[in-house]
Amino acid sequence: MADDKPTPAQPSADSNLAKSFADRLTFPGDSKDKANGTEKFNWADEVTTPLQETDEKTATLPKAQTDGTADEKTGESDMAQKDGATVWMSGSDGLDEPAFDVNVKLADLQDDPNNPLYSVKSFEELKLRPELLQGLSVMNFRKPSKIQERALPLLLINPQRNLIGQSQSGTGKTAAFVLNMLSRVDLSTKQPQCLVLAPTRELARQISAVASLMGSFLADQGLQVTEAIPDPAKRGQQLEGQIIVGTPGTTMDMIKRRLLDAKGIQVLTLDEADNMLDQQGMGDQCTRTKRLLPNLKQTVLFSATFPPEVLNFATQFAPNANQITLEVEKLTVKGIKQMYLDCNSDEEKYNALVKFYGLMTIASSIIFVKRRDTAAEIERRMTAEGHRVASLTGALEGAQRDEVFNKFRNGEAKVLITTNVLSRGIDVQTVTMVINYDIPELPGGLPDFETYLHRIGRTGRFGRTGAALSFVHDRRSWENLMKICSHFQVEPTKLDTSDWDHVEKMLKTVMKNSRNVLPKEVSMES
Ligand SMILES: Nc1ncnc2c1ncn2[C@@H]1O[C@H](COP(=O)(O)OP(=O)(O)OP(=O)(O)O)[C@@H](O)[C@H]1O
Repeated sequence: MADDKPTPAQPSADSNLAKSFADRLTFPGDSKDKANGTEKFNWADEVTTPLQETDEKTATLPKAQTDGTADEKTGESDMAQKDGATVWMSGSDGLDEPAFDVNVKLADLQDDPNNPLYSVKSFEELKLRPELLQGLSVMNFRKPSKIQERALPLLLINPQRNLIGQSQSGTGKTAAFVLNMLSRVDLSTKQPQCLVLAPTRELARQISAVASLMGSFLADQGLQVTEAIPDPAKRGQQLEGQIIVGTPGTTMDMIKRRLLDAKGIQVLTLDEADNMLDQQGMGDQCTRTKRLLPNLKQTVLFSATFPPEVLNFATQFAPNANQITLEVEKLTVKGIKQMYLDCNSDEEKYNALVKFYGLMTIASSIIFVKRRDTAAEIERRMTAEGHRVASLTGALEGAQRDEVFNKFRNGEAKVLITTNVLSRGIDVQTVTMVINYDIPELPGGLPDFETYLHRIGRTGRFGRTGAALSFVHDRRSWENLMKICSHFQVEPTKLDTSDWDHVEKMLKTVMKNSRNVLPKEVSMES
């Protein structure tokens, strides 16, 4: 932890906040993709369209400016995303009519009581402060999702109550806990008041960026969001800011070294809480950090998964909590098509991967592998094949990780090869395909249900469609995948490497109503 440093919050003026956010999370569908001209049909643009509503509000969103400033009067920003996600869209590009028929609109999904995005209330009815409504408007959040609608009233109760909240991946849990914090902060002081712990620096940075953006209309009043993640350049600096977002080891270390004043912290939130409380992993650090918060009033735990044994511990960590939980069969996101590719051997997997990428045009995709050396090898070989890939594993230093991840976020790299380090929480809208090159396993070789669900949840965010392709190559990998699928009660579609024409045909069928990926010749015709 010697190198652990704080990253101070982004600027205090809203324009700067918005700009800094954009700097960190530049847009995926920017001109680089188009200029390069390698892909006739740009899925990075396309991916935004299923969610675009064709109502007048959308149509009148301002055209992009170049300086990234938010318009205080209207609450709209030139950089406003078109569908409320955490990645800026490229101005009016996002308003283009899609090249295909729109199958699913966000508005339709939000009107369907069986959909996790369904809600009956508006953000206004949730009694949020006006500056937050402006922030939500800038982000183009029009209606709360089910978890937001249900969790927010429970979170905002006074006196504060603990909450354990579960909802499917990509359904907006971040906004729920961020709005709680932003509603509670006392802006007359910069003393830390709310702490969020997340398992990785990438997720901590993402949450911090969401909080900065959602709270950008409070920046004038002094809102500061600060990251507590390792940063050698900021070594020894005192952390300031009402909201601190960090990784558990670094945060605990900074509190102990008195670089983070924990006296004023009243709200503790654990994102990916089941992972954070896992006794084998960060559970101990989280418990110890919590003990360092003498004036804690509210503990909030969020995740898409709470396996029974962790839920048990979670109820001790957040005593007397209100609970919003889900049945296991409701956990999978319907918009994610699940398939598997039957390979003959481990060695054949790589050839199948290359063949697959030759066949498909995909906006952005993530390939999950078990080992760092596999990630490095795939990166080397795919780069040699001319693919724009990046690899992010725990082997990299913090600054390198940021660089690689930014490259993926802004679309410079189209394929991200990674280990489980990025399996949770990461929100990149352009990801339309997740590949489980290795089926996720627990130590000892048993199937890792939760990791599978989180991995495939990197696509299909907030009503988008996406696809997950898992590679199996021997009895164990096949059995583990089957166990995972039966656990979540899904039936994956089988693709067989002995017949690529069949693979292509099957993909066409599976993806028929999905606008995220198409066999190459089809996309070229479009
Ligand atoms: N009410 C809303 N309207 C429109 N978009 C929203 C809304 N709430 C959240 N989003 C967008 O949905 C996407 C997913 O949200 P978020 O990352 O919070 O999901 P999550 O539930 O935390 O997922 P995970 O379980 O994978 O961590 C983000 O791009 C976010 O900006």
